[in-house]
This record gives sequence, C-alpha cells and structure tokens, in this order.
Amino acid sequence: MPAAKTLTPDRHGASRRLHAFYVLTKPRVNTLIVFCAIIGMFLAVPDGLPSPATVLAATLGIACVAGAAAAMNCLIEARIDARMTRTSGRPLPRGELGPAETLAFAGALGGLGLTLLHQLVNPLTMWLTLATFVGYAVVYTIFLKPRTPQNIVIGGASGAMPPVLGWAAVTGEVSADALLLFLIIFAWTPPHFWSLALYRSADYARAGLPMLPVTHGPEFTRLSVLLYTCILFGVTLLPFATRMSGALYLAAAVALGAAFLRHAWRLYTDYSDAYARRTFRFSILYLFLLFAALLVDHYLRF
Ligand code: HEM
Ligand SMILES: CC(C)=CCC/C(C)=C/CC/C(C)=C/COP(=O)(O)OP(=O)(O)O
Repeated sequence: MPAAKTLTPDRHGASRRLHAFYVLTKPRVNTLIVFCAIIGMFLAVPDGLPSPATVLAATLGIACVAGAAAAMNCLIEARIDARMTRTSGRPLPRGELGPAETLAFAGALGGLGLTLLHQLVNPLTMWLTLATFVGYAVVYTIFLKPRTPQNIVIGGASGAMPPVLGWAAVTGEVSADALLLFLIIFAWTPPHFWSLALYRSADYARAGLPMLPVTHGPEFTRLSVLLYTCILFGVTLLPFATRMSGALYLAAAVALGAAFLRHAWRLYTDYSDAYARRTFRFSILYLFLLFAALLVDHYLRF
C-alpha cells in the first residue's frame, strides 16, 4: 500500500527524533539524581511513609527540571561537545536536533516540571528546584566551567541539591539533616568528576576547558581526588554522629568509604587510565549504595 510506504520512513524519523530528545536529558546521570531526591523524601518522614501523591508529583517535577537543565547544558555547549570524543555523538553536534527546538524542548519540560512542583507539591520546592536549574545550566555551564578548575567544586552545589529538594517536597522546609545529605554529595562530586577528567584530559585540553588535570597536571589531580575522598569519608560519618542514622548505615558508610579510599590511594600511587575509569564507575556505585543504605537504615533502625 502506497500510504504505508510513505509512512514508514517518517515513523523511523519520528522515533529517532524522540530518542534524540531523550538523550538530551542525560537520562543516566539524572536517574541517580532523581534517586537521591526520592531517598530525601523518605528520610524526611521520621516514622512511616511520605504521601504517595507527593512522592509521585515531586519525582516527576524534579526529573523534568533536571532533564531540562541537561538539555540547556547540551544547547549551550554544542560547540564544545563537538570537539570532545566523549560528547561528539550528542544530538546537537550530530545535527539531529537544532538549537531552536532544543530550547523549546527545554523550556516546555522545565515549565512542566516547575508547574507540577508549584501546583502539586509546594512553592518552596519549586523555587529550590529553579535555583538548582540556574545553578547548573547558567552558573556552572556558562560562567564556571570555561573559567576555573574549581568549576565542579562550586558547581557541585547544584548537583548536591536533589536530597534537599526531596526533603522540602515532603516537609515544606529544609532541615539540618537535609543539609547533611547535601554535604555528602558535595564532597563526593570532586572525586567523581576528577577521576573521569584524568582519563579524559586530552578531550578537555582539545576543547579548551580548564579542568584540573589540564591546568594543574595529573599528579595534583590525583592528590586532590585522594584528599576529597578523605573529606567524603569524614562527612559520611556525620549522619551517624548526629543520630540521624544508625549502626547499619555506619557499617555501610565505613565499608563503602574504605573501598573508595582504596581506589583513590591506588589512583594516586599507581596510576593508569583504566584504573581511573574504574574509580569513576565505582564513584557512581558508591553513591547509589550509600543512599540505599541511608534508606534501609531509616526503616530497619536498631
Ligand atoms: C557538577 C557536578 C558533576 C559533574 C561535573 C559531573 C560530571 C560527569 C561527567 C562528565 C560524566 C560523564 C557523562 C557522559 O559520559 O555522558 C558523568 C557521569 C555520571 N554522573 Fe556525574 N557529574 C556531576 C554530578 C553528578 C551527580 C550529583 C550525580 C548523581 C547524584 C551524578 C551521576 C552521574 C552518573 C550516574 C553518571 C554515569 C552516566 C552514564 O553512565 O552514562 N553526577 N558525570
Ligand atoms: C533541577 C536539577 C535537579 C538539576 C540537576 C542537574 C545537575 C546539577 C546535574 C549535575 C550532573 C551533571 C549532568 C554533570 C555533567 O557535567 P557536565 O555538564 O560538565 O558534563 P558533560 O561534559 O557531559 O556535558
């Protein structure tokens, strides 16, 4: 049938474009971001469970705004992404999507997320999520990333916000406990990112981005990873020290922290790109397991 013949290529084109929009939202990074926000929602309730409607609306709202922030980052950095091996396959450098439709997509997704948060969660969560969006898409991407090797230390404040957003969604306020969760991700970000930057430093040098291995060399970066991993170890003990979490969490934090320190130490003393890649991958597993431990401890506390 002629109609089917003309429709098939269009359908393929439509699903390719849909996939390109999906890729723009950096779905894998944002899965962990949203996971940390959800854990914040559950930890915010001392006994029992948060309202399922609030959890659902806040999760959708935060996910939409985080996706919009990632799409804005892809739009602003399209030229830089084209120069780096790791990012040259993204939809904008490949010409799969244009700047105007990317901007429209980010605007629509972000607008939807903020509306959900304002109408179905609470205004505080909406404002904090908007501030996180601006922190990442504007402050980090436009001002910090091209200018200073401390870009990810300062910009990491946006990445550390998700549990605070989750907490605010359920309680309507930000407590000291929520700030401890913020501190954990804040201290985790430098070893997470710099272990990747170490084995991708040629990419960053080619793109003209002042990442630490480019500006201060690999040895200083490895030392920085080690130092921040020590800080992270200390910070992860705080939920136990303040009695926010119990012994189960403490055991997980110590075991995971020891494993992260072992990675950072070996990276410092016996460097290879392959091991830096392993350390980067481990950093992701680490954060996932640490936040899972906070949740398990919260409900099985003894
Ligand atoms: C300013 C802070 C951060 C910077 C600069 C940063 C940087 C990066 C970079 C460059 C990648 C590689 C992405 C790719 O190859 O496409 C990555 C991957 C990843 N990041 Fe981060 N990150 C930050 C914060 C976070 C936060 C807060 C989380 C979660 C809570 C996170 C979770 C992940 C995950 C899960 C991946 C793996 C993605 C994949 O496998 O494709 N990152 N990060
Ligand atoms: C609203 C909300 C919860 C937003 C959270 C968004 C946020 C702070 C994400 C940080 C994680 C991230 C995508 C880093 C990528 O760094 P990069 O952009 O330097 O990496 P790239 O080189 O891969 O583009």
